[in-house]
Amino acid sequence: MPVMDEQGQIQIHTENIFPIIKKAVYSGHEVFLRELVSNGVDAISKRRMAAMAGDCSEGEDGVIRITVDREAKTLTIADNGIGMTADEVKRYINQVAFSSAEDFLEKYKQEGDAIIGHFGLGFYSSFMVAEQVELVTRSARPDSEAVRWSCDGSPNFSLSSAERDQPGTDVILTLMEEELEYIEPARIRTLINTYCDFMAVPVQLEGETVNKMNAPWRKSARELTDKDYIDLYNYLYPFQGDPLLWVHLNTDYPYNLQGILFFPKQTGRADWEKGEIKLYCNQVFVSDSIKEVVPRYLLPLRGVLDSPDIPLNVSRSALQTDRRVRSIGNFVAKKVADRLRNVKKDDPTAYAEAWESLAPFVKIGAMEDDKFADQVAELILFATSASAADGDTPDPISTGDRAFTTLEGYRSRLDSNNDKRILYSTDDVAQAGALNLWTSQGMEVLKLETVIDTQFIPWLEQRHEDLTFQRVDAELDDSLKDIDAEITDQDGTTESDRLRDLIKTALSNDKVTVQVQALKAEGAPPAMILLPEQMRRLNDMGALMEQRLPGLPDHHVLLVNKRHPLVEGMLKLKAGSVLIGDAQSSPTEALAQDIARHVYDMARLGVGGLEPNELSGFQTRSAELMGTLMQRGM
Ligand SMILES: Nc1ncnc2c1ncn2[C@@H]1O[C@H](COP(=O)(O)OP(=O)(O)OP(=O)(O)O)[C@@H](O)[C@H]1O
Repeated sequence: MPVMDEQGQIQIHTENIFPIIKKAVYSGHEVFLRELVSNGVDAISKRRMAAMAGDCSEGEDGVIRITVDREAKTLTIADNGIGMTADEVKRYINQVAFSSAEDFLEKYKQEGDAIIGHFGLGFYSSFMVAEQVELVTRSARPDSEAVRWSCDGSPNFSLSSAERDQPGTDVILTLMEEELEYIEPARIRTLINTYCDFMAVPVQLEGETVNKMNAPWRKSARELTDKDYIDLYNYLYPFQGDPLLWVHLNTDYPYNLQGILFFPKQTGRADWEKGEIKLYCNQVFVSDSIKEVVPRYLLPLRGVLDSPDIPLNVSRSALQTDRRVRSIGNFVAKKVADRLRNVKKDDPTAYAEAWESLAPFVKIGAMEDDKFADQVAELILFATSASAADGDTPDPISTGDRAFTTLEGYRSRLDSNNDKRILYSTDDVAQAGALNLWTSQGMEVLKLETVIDTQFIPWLEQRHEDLTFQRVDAELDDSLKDIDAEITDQDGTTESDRLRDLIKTALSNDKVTVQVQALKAEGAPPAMILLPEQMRRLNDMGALMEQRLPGLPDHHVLLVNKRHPLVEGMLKLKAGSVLIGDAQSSPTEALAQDIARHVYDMARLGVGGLEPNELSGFQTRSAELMGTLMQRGM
């Protein structure tokens, strides 16, 4: 065997590439390990393929062994893959590896550090951490000799004969002083767990296999149990509880994409900014924030996307406008919609139970993406005041304590004269009075209670041009009122007129419109606040933009229920008051006005419209009024 001893210059165009690598790629040096382990895994699969073709021996099962030597300050990454002959080292290391280094640096200059996880840095990334890199490699092809390639960070390399019993490659890094953290096994272990966990080949650190290997998303959904999915979720996102549901993605045309996405249970805590979906490329971890790949509304999803077809050596902004990436994003959205449709079909109750967590994705998605809106049109649920359907009809769906309906389901139950108006409430407590008026007359009310609904309702109206959404306290229709003929006095005034006058005088506030009606519902309150729909929406929008609570708009309607005994009594008092000179000085008139103001405050209290500093005055007046009325024997 001729003894080889060769010196040479690596053919690169950039003068002295190593300091540039070191300087330019200033952050994320740790990815060198991912690159070297990936090369080992590639070499192992190349050997397997070559062995199948009968070109080389098969050898033992593939394994990557990582060892450290504190004394020598070396970190060794060894594989039993295909190895290289001297010629191959010259070709692949001296030429391929370093020409890709040049390409990378060229790109890097333009794109800055936006290049995702510096993916595809390759072999030369070793020079980010090592002052000297040695390769001892022996090809698996028959009659191959081992060779040693060495390079000290200048463009000069040496190549010589070496000893290696078995085929494979050792990459021996002599670490720089400032990179000695990579001599610590604990640090290496963390890096293996991050980048190499799901690689198909065992990665051993000082003899112990560290990576998980099994990547469930590479299997078909049929091979996995619910537990497999839940285990993966808990492994990737510890201490976050179990996922709500998941979507298994698997396609090889027009691009190759595998993955499992999870809907977390608590979307309230979800990350809508950065995203928590992990991107892999052939089971190698790339990044845990890929907001450029999935549509924004899917960012709170978690899990894994694995695709060799997502370009990784481009900047993030280029990724966002990449056509293939866009179509991958659309594919993911469609699969999410398909999965939701299946859950709703197979187990409507489970779907309804999950709905509150799903609603933010689905509603925002529908508003932001027309295609998604069509896909989820029948999957949007609304909590409803209706009770659950009895067996035969699928809608409303009961979850035990609540019932849910689709918009179509709701419309199908509307009376045909009135099938364009959708009644809704946003707060069971603050709108309890108005809600009760409708429900007691058998009307169904949808509950649109989340912040998103403030924008979702106008969006629904735009999409269904024939529909109008009306909050329960916007206005009342005739079905809720007793329209009896009013008795008119000789002077042409009615009871309602007198009541309205009394209250208007008592409140002396032009912004409050007073309406008098006889309400049908049992237990209807003496008065309630109504907020006409459009005016209230403007107020809500303004509040949302200023990030304050909407509060009670200055302009509102006070609806007085003349059927209520308190209101009836108030009118009697007024009628019985004796005019002593100036009307205001009559104690009875004053009492009637006090009661009118009190009725108004009670209505405001009911909708949370009484300011905290008004509460004590309200309390004092309550006690005074009760006292006065008792003294009068009323
Ligand atoms: N451990 C190894 N065993 C066998 N061949 C190797 C090994 N490491 C590197 N090589 C050879 O050197 C070439 C260059 O490696 P390098 O890591 O720079 O680029 P790459 O793996 O081809 O692509 P990438 O830039 O995506 O990593 C490889 O294509 C391979 O032929």
